[in-house]
Amino acid sequence: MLYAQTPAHEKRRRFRERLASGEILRFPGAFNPLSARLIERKGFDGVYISGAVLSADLGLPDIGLTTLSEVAGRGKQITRMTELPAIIDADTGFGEPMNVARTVQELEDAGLTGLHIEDQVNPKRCGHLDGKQVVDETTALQRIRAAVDARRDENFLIMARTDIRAVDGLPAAVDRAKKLVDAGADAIFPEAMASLEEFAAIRAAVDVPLLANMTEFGKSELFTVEQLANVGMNIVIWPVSLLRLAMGAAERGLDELDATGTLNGLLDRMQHRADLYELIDYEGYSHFDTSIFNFTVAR
Ligand SMILES: C[C@](O)(C(=O)O)[C@H](CC(=O)O)C(=O)O
Ligand SMILES: [Mg+2]
Repeated sequence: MLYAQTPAHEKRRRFRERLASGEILRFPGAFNPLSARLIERKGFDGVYISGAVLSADLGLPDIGLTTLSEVAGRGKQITRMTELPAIIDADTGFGEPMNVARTVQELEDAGLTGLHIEDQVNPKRCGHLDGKQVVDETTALQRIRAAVDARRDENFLIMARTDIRAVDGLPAAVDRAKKLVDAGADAIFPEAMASLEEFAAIRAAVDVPLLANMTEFGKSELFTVEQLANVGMNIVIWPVSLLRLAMGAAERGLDELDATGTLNGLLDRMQHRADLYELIDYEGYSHFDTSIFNFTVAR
């Protein structure tokens, strides 16, 4: 009821343990707190909180318009509703290295399990679009050092994302990944890898956990979890997929309503009221109610 029982530090500790086990962990993107519950219910390992989804949800493009407060607020709402670890997209860290430090502490306080900070210039853009630019090595490493120094829970995962592959090619990505690890990154998110071989090249270069981004309609082919496990990936995200599925269904529903004047034909495609109530644990709230309001008032 109300929110998850597992404290943030415990989620982080358990997540580190699972990462160390070497099994590949599946993190679909939650587009709201309710969908995080569904991800947990279906047996996934964690929840990803996407910047692209957060901005799209507000009707904005993913070009760094959202603020740290908005991201931390949404992250808190989502993570508190699930026992699963949650990794959040902190874009470029919201400014200079000092801002990155503040970002880390705010997101720690919001109960997140970890975050990723990328090496794009501001304003950033979706990693799968053309025309990206990345910062120089010194700035990229400063961001990560600032993040690592700022955290208070050593298990809070600081992941460095590099967008350099699409700008300067694979050798530059390999080089940057190594340097980001030397700067203290706990994990690497190599963005927009073109093939499994490219993922494997990053794997060969560094020893820390690696994240694979299986976002649709982008630069990476959609590999299976098994294929990614075979090239040594440790975490897979499907950052925007649930939003895309939900919006696709909503669009088709509106077309049907417009055409026929009723949604009768789509009832079997909808989450049933009973399933929604079960997911929210309505029953738990009813029990709580009767145990609190168990008195009668005499007149
Ligand atoms: C992972 C990502 O940073 C996100 O915000 O979810 C995006 C996803 C997308 O836009 O498809 C990305 O830059 O890859
Ligand atoms: Mg993003």
